[in-house]
Amino acid sequence: MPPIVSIPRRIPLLVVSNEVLLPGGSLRIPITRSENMEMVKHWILNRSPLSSVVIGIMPRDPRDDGSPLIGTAAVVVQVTGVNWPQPMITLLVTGLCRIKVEKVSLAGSFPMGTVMQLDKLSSDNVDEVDAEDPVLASLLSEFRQAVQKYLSLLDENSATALKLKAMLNSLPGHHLADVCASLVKASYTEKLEILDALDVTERLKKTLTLISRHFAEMDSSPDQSVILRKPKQRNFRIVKGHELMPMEDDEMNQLENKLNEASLPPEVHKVVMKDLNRLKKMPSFGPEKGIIRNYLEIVSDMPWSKSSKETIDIYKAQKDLDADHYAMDKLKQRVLEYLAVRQLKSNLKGPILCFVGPPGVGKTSVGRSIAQTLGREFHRISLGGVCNQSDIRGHRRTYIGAMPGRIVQGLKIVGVNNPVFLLDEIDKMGSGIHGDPAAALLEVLDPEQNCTFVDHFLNVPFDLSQVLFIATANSVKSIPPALLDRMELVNVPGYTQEEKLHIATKHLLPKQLEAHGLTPDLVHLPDESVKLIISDYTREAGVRTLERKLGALCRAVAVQVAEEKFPSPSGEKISTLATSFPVDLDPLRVEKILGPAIFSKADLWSRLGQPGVAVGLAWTSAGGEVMLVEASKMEGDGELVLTGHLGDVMKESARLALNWVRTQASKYGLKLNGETLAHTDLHIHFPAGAVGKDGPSAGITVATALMSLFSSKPVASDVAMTGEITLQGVVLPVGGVKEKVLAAHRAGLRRIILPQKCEKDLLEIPSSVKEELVFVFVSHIDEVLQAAFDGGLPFVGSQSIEFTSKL
Ligand SMILES: Nc1ncnc2c1ncn2[C@@H]1O[C@H](COP(=O)(O)OP(=O)(O)OP(=O)(O)O)[C@@H](O)[C@H]1O
Repeated sequence: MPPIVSIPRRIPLLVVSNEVLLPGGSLRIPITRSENMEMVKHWILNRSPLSSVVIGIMPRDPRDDGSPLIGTAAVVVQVTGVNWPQPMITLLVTGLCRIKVEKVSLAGSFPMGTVMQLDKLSSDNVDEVDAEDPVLASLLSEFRQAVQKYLSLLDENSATALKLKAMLNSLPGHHLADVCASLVKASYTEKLEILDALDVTERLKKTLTLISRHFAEMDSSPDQSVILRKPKQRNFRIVKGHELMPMEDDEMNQLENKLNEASLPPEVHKVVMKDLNRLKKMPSFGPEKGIIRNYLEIVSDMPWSKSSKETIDIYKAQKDLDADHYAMDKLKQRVLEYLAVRQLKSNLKGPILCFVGPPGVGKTSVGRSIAQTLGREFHRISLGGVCNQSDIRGHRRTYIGAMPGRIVQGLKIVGVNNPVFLLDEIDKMGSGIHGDPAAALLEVLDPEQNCTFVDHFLNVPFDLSQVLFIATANSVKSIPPALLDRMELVNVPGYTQEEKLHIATKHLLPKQLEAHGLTPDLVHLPDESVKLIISDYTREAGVRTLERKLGALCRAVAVQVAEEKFPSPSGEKISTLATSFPVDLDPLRVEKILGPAIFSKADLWSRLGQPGVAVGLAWTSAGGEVMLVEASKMEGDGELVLTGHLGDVMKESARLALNWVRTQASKYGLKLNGETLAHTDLHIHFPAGAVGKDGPSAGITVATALMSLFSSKPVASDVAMTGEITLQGVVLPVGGVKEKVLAAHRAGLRRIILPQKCEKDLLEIPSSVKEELVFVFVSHIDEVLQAAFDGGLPFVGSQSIEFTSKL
């Protein structure tokens, strides 16, 4: 590091309690106050190199006698930081020389001092000790002898001994006193006195007294080791031939008691006690000390044997689940089965339930209800975006800023070893260069292995077998197979309009009223208004947007209520609603508050009724969706253009549909010979163009759109369809039927063409929805075409087609 040549006139000041930095000495300063943090971030870390940064270290001075503010200019040697359990930065600084603070001002929130340098820097190589002064010369020689003696008592390989030996002959006299004073044992006030001793003779004398006292103490103790109690509750273990080792006795005892009371398993206790003993022997300024203490604190805070009392009563559980959530029968039934088995077999291992469904269908809130009904603590671990193994398993303690993984952190927060852990969005985990978090979760979720789960930070096994893990996901596609295998999937499908109406009036509205400080008697929301919100303002499988829209209505009413309660003295009005209570939120008012309809059925219908357009049904992780397929032809070179952000499977399926149409069009009197097609470009588009789509289920829709295009006959506008097509025109079954049917129903479509083999899936669809729809089950594309066009598509070919299933 380049030597500091001079001390700048203006430097930031850092006030330190209970410690005095002397020139030549080093100090580790923990920084937690916000203004000091700001100083480190905006001053120290903004300058390069670090070794050129000079700051003023000021002792929190008990001298209030108006004496000048004397501190030490110091160079910053190292900056380290941890974020957990709370943000803390540690500065390692080395004292350069004394300074006097002449003026203090603020730079942002931290103090800046205008300072005057009081003594020479050691790099100046100028000795302030006047060699001509015989008294001072003899004092200095006496001092050097005392230091030699002190050195002989130290372990010759210790850091203190090595440092002193190197400096004894090379260091200027005035500086030697400071270095020795910072190494020998001295109280805070004694060190302050040495800092204040601007006169070199006085400084040498005071330090000599300290060294002599040290010899006296050694002589009076025949024992190899003595404990001397000093002020401020600090103990100094003096071992002959070793360095002085301060240790915070009280804190150590407290930590030891805490560890003993934590009911650690015997093998963990053994490991931890070893660390505690190491900690006791460490010098107080060592960087490792903070790490080990932090570790032991966390170990002692873990709920090794603390659990909440579980109450399993399946009748109560059923009531609680019904009270909190409407519908979701399949999920509730599975949860009750699980609880029933648990009631019979208390040490049930697994299974891990994973609720899979579109956003906003209540997966997370059911998890919370399960914890409530069991009387267990609930903790949600959001796994969305986690792409680091250490997020699950923690960092090894050797890393700077190491902390335990989310499982251990969660246990520490809930304080019991049998909480309900909701692993939210398990399908949104990624994997990066720092390992795959899914692999770490394998161990967590395996009932056979998780009784000895080892977090890298804790480094001792913790029994997770009492934790009830529940996972949630929007889709299983991105969950690695091994992880999927550990879990039992429970599908949570989207809601029908009726179910949404019930959820909105019985659950969401009361919740929103309460959240906005309103009471039910202030608002009247008729069912037509809720239906209007559901159909024209939301297009979702769950109820999250619906809840948000209800929140918007509540806010409008809240303005009205606030105006009523606290009228403006000038009679001014903000609210545009009527003044009488309850406020009647009829559809007109709803439209006024929420603005024009966002989704309107008229929108979809205006795009239908043209040749080349057919309505398909898609399944995404957000639920079912109505998907238009548009086909158009133009003069060209026989090129096929597919747009709409399609995956490979979907592109193949579109090509396949086109080829079926090419080979079979003649049956329908369409002339699609090579000549015609060679001069025609075809474009098939799947709006919305920016949303990625994949899968084979649009096959029959593409074929229908193409047949509509070539025959110039529009597809019936109330028909939606889904199904995979083969080259022979066979229609194969597809997934997500319930979601797709609900989406078609939401969009106001009334006839749905489904593969024959999907008929069984209709069992899951509520009868209220089924009653309003007409289902056409098909096993061949010819049947699709007959059902999709009003009056069917005229068949003019010579071959006769049987419309019975060939599958
Ligand atoms: N069946 C239901 N009965 C009552 N309230 C419900 C129901 N389903 C959902 N809700 C409410 O809808 C809101 C959203 O639910 P939640 O956050 O649990 O959805 P989620 O399925 O976990 O969504 P995501 O996949 O986005 O995490 C919550 O306020 C929840 O209480």
